[in-house]
Amino acid sequence: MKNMRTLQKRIAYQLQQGSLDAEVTGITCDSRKVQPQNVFVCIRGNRMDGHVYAEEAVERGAAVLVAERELEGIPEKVTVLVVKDSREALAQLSCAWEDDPAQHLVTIGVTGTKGKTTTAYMIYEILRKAGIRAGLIGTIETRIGEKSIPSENTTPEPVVLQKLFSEMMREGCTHVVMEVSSQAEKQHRCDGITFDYGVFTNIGNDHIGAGEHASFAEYLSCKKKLLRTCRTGIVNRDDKRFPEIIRQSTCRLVTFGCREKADFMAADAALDQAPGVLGVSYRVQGAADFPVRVDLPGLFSVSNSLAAIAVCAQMGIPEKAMQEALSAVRVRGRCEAVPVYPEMTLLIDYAHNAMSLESLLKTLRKYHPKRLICLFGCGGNRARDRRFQMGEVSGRLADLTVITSDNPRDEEPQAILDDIRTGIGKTEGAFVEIADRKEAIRYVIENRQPGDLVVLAGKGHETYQIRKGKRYEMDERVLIREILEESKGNV
Ligand SMILES: CC(=O)N[C@H]1[C@@H](OP(=O)(O)OP(=O)(O)OC[C@H]2O[C@@H](n3ccc(=O)[nH]c3=O)[C@H](O)[C@@H]2O)O[C@H](CO)[C@@H](O)[C@@H]1O[C@H](C)C(=O)N[C@@H](C)C(=O)N[C@H](CCC(=O)O)C(=O)O
Ligand SMILES: Nc1ncnc2c1ncn2[C@@H]1O[C@H](COP(=O)(O)OP(=O)(O)OP(=O)(O)O)[C@@H](O)[C@H]1O
Ligand SMILES: N[C@H](CCC[C@H](N)C(=O)O)C(=O)O
Ligand SMILES: [Mg+2]
Repeated sequence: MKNMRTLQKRIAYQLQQGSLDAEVTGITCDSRKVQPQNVFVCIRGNRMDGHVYAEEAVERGAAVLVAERELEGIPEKVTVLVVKDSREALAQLSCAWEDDPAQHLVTIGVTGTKGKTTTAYMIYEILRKAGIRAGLIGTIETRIGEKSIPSENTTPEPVVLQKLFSEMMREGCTHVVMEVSSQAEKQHRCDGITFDYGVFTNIGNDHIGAGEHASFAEYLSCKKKLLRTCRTGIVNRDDKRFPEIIRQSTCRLVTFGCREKADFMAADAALDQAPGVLGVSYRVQGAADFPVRVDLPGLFSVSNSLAAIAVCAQMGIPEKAMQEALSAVRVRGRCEAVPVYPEMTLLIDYAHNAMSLESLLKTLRKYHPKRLICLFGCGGNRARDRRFQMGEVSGRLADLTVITSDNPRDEEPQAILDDIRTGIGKTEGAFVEIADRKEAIRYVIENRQPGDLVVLAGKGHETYQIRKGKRYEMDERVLIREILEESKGNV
């Protein structure tokens, strides 16, 4: 229980009715979750307008309503505060409700178009190796001690986020590493937090349209917010938009890079050469100097691990902890190798936009596979451009593309496949089209040739498929096992 007088200090508002002396029991922006004496914050969402649910919230016992406009017909005993932006208010109230737990943790935010999850895990594993009790929040899961909670959003909404921080503190965590998505910044989910470190991995075209970001300018400006809300920013010097990224930043800047001169530089980057082994090694130079090996493929593993080293070096973590953690780090569904047949390397990966697919295929080609095969689909209800672009990228860079389904969500699966085929059509690339993902995987396994390197792209850690708005269980690891079982003796 808290008094509204304590909470209201954090927000600018006009009191439409009621008293600030209301005793409240919690905060929510979902009328379906309102408990007696809760504060209900009305959010204008992408699909619904939370203001419509104000009365329902009152019926469920809300004591205070926070809205962006005056509300009519609300009983006098209910306090109504009118604010300019209710998402901002929600974040500030959530911080105040939990007494700003993030202030007592060393907070590391990771943003960027690609590499957030991977970099966050790398930092997390280094901290653990150094004996630091850390929490992790991101696309795959939230980790608190030994507990893992699967994620709905990469960056949770503020009420949930602040509660997670509190739980981390109770569990003895001193640090937290979290992904900060651009949608989260747009929706003010992290307002009220000053990050100790803000990592900026890179920026590329993504998340534009389909209700995500209106334009690239808006997308970039959301991502840049982290560099105005952190104390030390760790930025990729190689990104061609580096000058634009750091413009208006207010933090101390530390840079990392493989090509441009940076505070932390990777020299002599080399890809593993043994067949079936896909790692990288290099030497960090500049503000630190030691050799590194990462057991994840590709040049982006150099960039991601260098970012992790740059942050951890700022925190004074010993070299040895960085080296050991990075040589063993594994991230579920990110270039995850699945043993199938010795002559075939199969990777489950999360590349689901053109930027990641292009980096992935280009970097895998450098391991000189006999054939590079790329199986993917595209998410429905998401930026449509991705389909044409990913089709074009795969057609250009893979020896064979298997077009299939990702999460069609509410869209017609075939319509998505058609768009991908249009993209491939711009290239000479060979392709086959098998809408059912399991059948598509069966096709690559049954038609394998020695030396094949196969990427199942797009679903990564996901263990479900959303078709016609319904969620079904689907884990690619299980599909592979079933296919091998079913085809025993035949392949
Ligand atoms: C498109 C989008 O950003 N959606 C997020 C958004 O929901 P929304 O705007 O669609 O909300 P809405 O359904 O229109 O409802 C508006 C308001 O009415 C309320 N409501 C609604 C119905 C009702 O009966 N009563 C009620 O009170 C809702 O609780 C909400 O407060 O606000 C919600 C609460 O903060 C988020 O959980 C939700 O994320 C959904 C699950 C989502 O898919 N988001 C994606 C696009 C996203 O955020 N992705 C990023 C990055 C992913 C990555 O690339 O890593 C992420 O951080 O996850
Ligand atoms: N630094 C990078 N640059 C380009 N591509 C990358 C980079 N790091 C990883 N990738 C590719 O992008 C995919 C997604 O990586 P990761 O999950 O780490 O990024 P993310 O930013 O968290 O993505 P999302 O926003 O989808 O959660 C990987 O599976 C890999 O194919
Ligand atoms: N979390 C992101 C990634 C989805 C990945 C892909 N599997 C898809 O469904 O498009 C999203 O919801 O847009
Ligand atoms: Mg992520």
